[in-house]
Amino acid sequence: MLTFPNAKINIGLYITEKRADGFHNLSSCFYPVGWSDALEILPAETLSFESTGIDIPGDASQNLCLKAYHLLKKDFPEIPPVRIHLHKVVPIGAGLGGGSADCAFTIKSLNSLFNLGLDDKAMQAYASQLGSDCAFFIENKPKYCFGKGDQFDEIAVSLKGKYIVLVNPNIHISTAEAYGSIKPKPANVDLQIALSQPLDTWKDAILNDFETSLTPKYPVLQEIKDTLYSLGAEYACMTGSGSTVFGIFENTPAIKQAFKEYMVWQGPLE
Ligand SMILES: C[C@](O)(CO)[C@H](O)COP(=O)(O)OP(=O)(O)OC[C@H]1O[C@@H](n2ccc(N)nc2=O)[C@H](O)[C@@H]1O
Ligand SMILES: Nc1ncnc2c1ncn2[C@@H]1O[C@H](COP(=O)(O)OP(=O)(O)OP(=O)(O)O)[C@@H](O)[C@H]1O
Repeated sequence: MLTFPNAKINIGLYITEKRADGFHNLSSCFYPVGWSDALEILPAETLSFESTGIDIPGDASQNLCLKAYHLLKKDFPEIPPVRIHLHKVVPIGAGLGGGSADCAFTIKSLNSLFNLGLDDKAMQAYASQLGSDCAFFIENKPKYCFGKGDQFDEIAVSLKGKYIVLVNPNIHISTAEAYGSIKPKPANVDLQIALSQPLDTWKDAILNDFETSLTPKYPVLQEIKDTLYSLGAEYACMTGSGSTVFGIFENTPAIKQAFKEYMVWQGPLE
């Protein structure tokens, strides 16, 4: 089975409090975008994992695809060995949730391939054991997210027909480190209400707390954001714990010269 685990952006991200388990509660809108890996899972004689494309730091045995396989195999011993091939395209440590998407799509593929009968809720419960962002990619639809990022509410926001540009300045920001250097505080805006307002009001109203904390160390984040606005973005912001910055446009912008030295993806929003 071949799938294309896609990235997400955070539209607004408020880190509101530190929890007793060491994690943080947040308030955010998660929105799927088209920048994707390719993931093939096939029944095989023995279990194997290989990746091509962007190098994934760390040992392959720790890959979230394999972790997802082992987690399901514990409860469903009938799952046979599989061959997993991940072609990595989405930048890593980039705030795009790429590894989390690979994890969730592995769970969805195994569920379909081997008729495990898991519904979305059950798959979300497995996914959230492997990472805070993972459960979102089971339904993979725009959501208001809270808790660790693994609880969801419906949200009245649609950017269908708009156009997104994602710019990654080749800086790897570790999620754990980014959380380590943030001071949680209650959000000074009701994100669900702010998102229901017209797009041209978002610029001054909807923020990412990580952008505020990381920009002094990485001024390039502000430079990219300013460039996106100068190219006509209606809204621009960093996603997740960085380092990718996105711009939302009414129409396809001419960006080729602007970000020559960076990894860039552009396409329509669904
Ligand atoms: C920044 C976001 O991308 C926003 O969507 C996510 O919160 C990150 O989620 P993720 O990559 O799935 O993170 P995890 O793999 O669960 O956790 C990595 C590390 O980030 C920190 N972490 C993560 C999520 C959270 N709500 N609070 C945290 O403090 C913890 O130190 C944890 O050890
Ligand atoms: N399939 C995978 N893709 C990417 N990273 C993976 C994967 N499986 C395990 N990892 C590990 O996760 C680490 C990256 O996690 P990190 O949370 O920083 O980035 P991310 O998954 O790209 O998304 P985000 O920055 O949005 O959280 C890598 O250093 C790697 O060791």
